[in-house]
Amino acid sequence: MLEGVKHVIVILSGKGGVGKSTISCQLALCLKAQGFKVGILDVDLCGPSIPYLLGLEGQSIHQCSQGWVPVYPNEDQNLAVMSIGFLLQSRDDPVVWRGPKKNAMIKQFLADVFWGDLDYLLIDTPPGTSDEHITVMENIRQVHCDGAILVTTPQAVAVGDVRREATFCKKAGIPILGVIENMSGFTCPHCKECTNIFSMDGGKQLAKIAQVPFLGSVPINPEISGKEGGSIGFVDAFQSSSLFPIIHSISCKLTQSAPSKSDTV
Ligand SMILES: Nc1ncnc2c1ncn2[C@@H]1O[C@H](COP(=O)(O)OP(=O)(O)OP(=O)(O)O)[C@@H](O)[C@H]1O
Ligand code: SF4
Repeated sequence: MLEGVKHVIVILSGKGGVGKSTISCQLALCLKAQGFKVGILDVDLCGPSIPYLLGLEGQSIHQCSQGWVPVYPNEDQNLAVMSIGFLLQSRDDPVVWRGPKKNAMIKQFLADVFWGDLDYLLIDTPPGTSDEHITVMENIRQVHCDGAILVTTPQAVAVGDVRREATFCKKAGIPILGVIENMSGFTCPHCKECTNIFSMDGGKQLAKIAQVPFLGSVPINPEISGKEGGSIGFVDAFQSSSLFPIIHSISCKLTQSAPSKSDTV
């Protein structure tokens, strides 16, 4: 099913709530703006937030003869989304599964979704290095994976967690495409002054230690926070915010550095 997918990128973070799902959606929107066909696969089985962020809650997935058909927001064929959230009755329904059942579901997600032709598939994972990660890494490695993006915040604890994630990638044989530091300072909407609420440059330090590229710093922007599923909507709020050019420059770095499938075979 991943035959028609040119590039697969896994988004990881060692710690929860650092903005991994937000960054995954924003990167997907910027890659789409660059003219690519993009898919997002949300394998955060216990906290699937992609449908919520993209205002797709309540959408259901159906099967065709080739497999599960992803959801295409506003019937835009350039963005395909698959999440366990589409299988849950309500956002409040917990997924209380043990490891083997989770692994089976992830394998099914990787094997049975009919993505068609995609330029980029972004896989949003849960925080940490759990069973889900091992299953994704094992299965992805057999197909083709460009590598992983590590998302962190500037604080020392988050950076320490991502350092473990970097070690995990090395052990799993997945290259690290780079580090994104999210919530990197707060830009005041009134005077545009940037205040570093947390300590500075943790992501840069991590990238230096892990000897991987630093992809960029993304400040906290109140214009996008809390817009998930709201009346303005996360997508519109992001596209008109100051974060769009920042993430766009990161997606341009990725498209310049990503090897093509034929290069790596
Ligand atoms: N740069 C930012 N500016 C403002 N708000 C942000 C930013 N990044 C993330 N957020 C907000 O932080 C919250 C957590 O983000 P998100 O759900 O993407 O984190 P996560 O790392 O995917 O979490 P989880 O551990 O549950 O998977 C969301 O409400 C999101 O809107
Ligand atoms: S950064 Fe400046 S404008 Fe913004 S809240 Fe502080 S003092 Fe006011």
